[in-house]
Amino acid sequence: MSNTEKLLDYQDFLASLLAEIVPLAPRELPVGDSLGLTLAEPVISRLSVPPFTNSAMDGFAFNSAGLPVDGSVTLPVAGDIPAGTDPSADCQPGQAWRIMTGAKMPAGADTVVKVEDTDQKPGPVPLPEQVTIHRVPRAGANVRRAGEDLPVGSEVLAAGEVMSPGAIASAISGGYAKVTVFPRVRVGIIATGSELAGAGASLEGSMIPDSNSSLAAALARVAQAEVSFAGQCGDDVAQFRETLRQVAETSDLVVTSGGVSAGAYEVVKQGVSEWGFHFARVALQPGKPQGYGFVEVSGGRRVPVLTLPGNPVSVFVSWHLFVLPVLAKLSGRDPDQAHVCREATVVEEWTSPRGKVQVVPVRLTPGQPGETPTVQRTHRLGSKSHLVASLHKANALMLIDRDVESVAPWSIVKVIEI
Ligand SMILES: Nc1nc2c(c(=O)[nH]1)N[C@H]1C(S)=C(S)[C@@H](COP(=O)(O)OP(=O)(O)OC[C@H]3O[C@@H](n4cnc5c(N)ncnc54)[C@H](O)[C@@H]3O)O[C@H]1N2
Ligand code: MOO
Repeated sequence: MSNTEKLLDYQDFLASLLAEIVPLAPRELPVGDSLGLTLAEPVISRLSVPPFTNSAMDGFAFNSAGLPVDGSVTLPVAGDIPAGTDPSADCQPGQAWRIMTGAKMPAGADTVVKVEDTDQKPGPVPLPEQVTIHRVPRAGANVRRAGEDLPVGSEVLAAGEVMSPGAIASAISGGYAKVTVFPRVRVGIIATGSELAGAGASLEGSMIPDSNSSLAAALARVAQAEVSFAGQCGDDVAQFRETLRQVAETSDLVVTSGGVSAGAYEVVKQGVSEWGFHFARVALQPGKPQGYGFVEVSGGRRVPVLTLPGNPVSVFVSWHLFVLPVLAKLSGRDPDQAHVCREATVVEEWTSPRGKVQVVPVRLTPGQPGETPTVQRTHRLGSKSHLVASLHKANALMLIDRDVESVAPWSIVKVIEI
């Protein structure tokens, strides 16, 4: 870096970018499609959970009044209640009804004994005329009362909650088929560069495999986004503009890689500078050249575009520091919560470029209880931006402050989990 180069704090770059991002309009979606999405409205239970009082065991339902707890008793069996059927009559005192797990309790019965605690065989056997209960359970045993999980009209899920597998089950149990959420962000990814070849394609001349578009697409999916496009575009300005417009039509966010530094053929910079895009040199290593802007598409929609540098580790770092907070804001989540930050102990000595936050892919290893975890760089060359083949070893990014030039072994650093 030249000493005269003026670099922007990455937090300032992020703040100016986020200030222009507007969350997507909430929408009603099928509950089953809502995994990972944020609720825009609370889910208030329309049903009691469970919806009716039912048996927790395959066995016999009876009225416990007057029966000796732990004693033995023989009762006539008045009928059968498989799950999904309504009892045909009330349970009278001194009667038993055979009942299956989840089946509705007959009125008059308050207790269930499981079949193993009777003289009856478990399994598909004919309905007996009577049953001997070896040990009468306490009153109320093996019965799940209507509304004991959640009464009707109570809050199942709060607005702002992220739909997890459990939240999906809870909403459906509360009587919902659809929930109002911030929709899944559709992300279009354009890797630029005339040197790029598709995955596995034979490489002629000085071509290289395009790892960025697939890296970004996978990162988008991990972040619960939908990938609307992921592919390459050569270094032709007109072609890039056309590709960007087309991809933006079907996307809520477009992320490009490459073409933003100081070369003679910077297709992204040349393509969108006159569209009012902001380009900045950010105090990050890797990830210095950054930019963003908006493309207006049909219906007056303004689609944000983030222009990441082309080096693969720069894409990886920029994704975590900038794209994830933008995705969070578009999705109705707090961008400040886009990362899990923690402290860790560096086990080896480390140097860092003066004036830039160095971001190093590292392996974070949990410490003993009460101790901070430790980190080790995933490649001996540390944070160099072309080290794509060792990216998979990283489970965290270590951030070394701008004013730190060397990190002594066993010092404490900030890491973000990835
Ligand atoms: N004179 C200067 N040169 C450079 C500067 C600078 O400040 N002054 N900054 C350097 C930094 S830092 C970075 S980062 C790169 C960013 O360059 P670009 O964003 O323009 O990216 P490209 O030149 O297109 O590519 C950089 C590098 O990454 C490889 N690459 C690109 N796309 C892919 C892809 N889809 N998959 C895999 N690898 C990709 C490409 O072959 C280059 O090696 O600029 C420095 N130069
Ligand atoms: O800043 Mo660049 O992103 O080092 O490779």
